Amino acid sequence: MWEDFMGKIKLYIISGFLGSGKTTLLKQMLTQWHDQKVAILMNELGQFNVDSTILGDKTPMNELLNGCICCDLKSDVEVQLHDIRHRHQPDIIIIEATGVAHPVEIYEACLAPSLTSFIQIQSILTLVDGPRFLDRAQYSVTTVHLMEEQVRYAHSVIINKKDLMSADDIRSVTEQVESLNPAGEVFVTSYSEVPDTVFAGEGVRPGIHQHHHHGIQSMVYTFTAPIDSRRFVSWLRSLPESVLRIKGYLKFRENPGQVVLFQYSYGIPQYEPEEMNLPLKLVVIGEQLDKNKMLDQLDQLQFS
Ligand SMILES: Nc1nc2c(ncn2[C@@H]2O[C@H](COP(=O)(O)OP(=O)(O)OP(=O)(O)O)[C@@H](O)[C@H]2O)c(=O)[nH]1
Repeated sequence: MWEDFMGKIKLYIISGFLGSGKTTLLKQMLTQWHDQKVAILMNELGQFNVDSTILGDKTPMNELLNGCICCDLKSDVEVQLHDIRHRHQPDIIIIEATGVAHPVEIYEACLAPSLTSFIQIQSILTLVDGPRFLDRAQYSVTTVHLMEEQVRYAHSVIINKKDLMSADDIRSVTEQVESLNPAGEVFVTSYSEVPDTVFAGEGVRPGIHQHHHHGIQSMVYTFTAPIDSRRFVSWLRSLPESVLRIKGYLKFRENPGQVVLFQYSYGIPQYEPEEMNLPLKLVVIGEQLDKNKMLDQLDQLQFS
């Protein structure tokens, strides 16, 4: 069964290195969407969220403090998103990740099987601090890698702090960003001032609505019955490297009463028995996913 994405809460993820202009962008988004119900999930590494005081108290805000969304707080994201939905019923949720969060991990955290029925990830927006990005060779290999991954996996990249760059710098950083993420949309801004069109219409400009064609994508498949474990394993072996993560709940024919939590990351599968009788949904996350092919393969697993 193919999940429909209509009528869900739209989720935007703001990623980007420390101090790149994420909160500045968030403020703009709130202004642009003043006529829609927006809630924020703010993630800070420390115990105190400075940005909540900057943003004021008009917009509902949940916080994930003292850790990074993409590592130790992954399961908390699921809890917080349920809580936001329950308490505020927003049209839009914006997540501001910490500067050190990896976008694929955040994306994955927001695709817990229990969330997919009401959350639709619209876009990952990555802020790039232009001057700092050009100067990134001064940082450790890990930091440089993270900064580049944040660019690589974004649907839109906002190269910020234009006012601090020469025309040559702007050209150079734009070329570097485009070569890391040729399919992404690139904006060059001061104080994260993206064009209004980014937020037009239903909150998504037509270009962004097409984001399923590039960057990270996901699909959700619901099994209605237990499947054959050997076929499942051969399907896993056949997957291309562009499949980044899979997770969800399954039942196998050998033990049809047992729900199994399944996770797949970097080609390594993990199976754990699950106590609760949860819906048998599988979330697949990848780059350039061939969804029709995937759907056919999952149908074959289900019906053969
Ligand atoms: N000169 C200049 N400063 C900017 C620009 N955009 C943001 N800033 C400043 O940069 C600082 C960091 O901006 P924030 O929006 O808080 O950045 P952030 O990514 O949310 O920062 P963290 O939450 O600490 O990771 C603030 O002092 C902003 O006023 C810009 O385009 N040019």
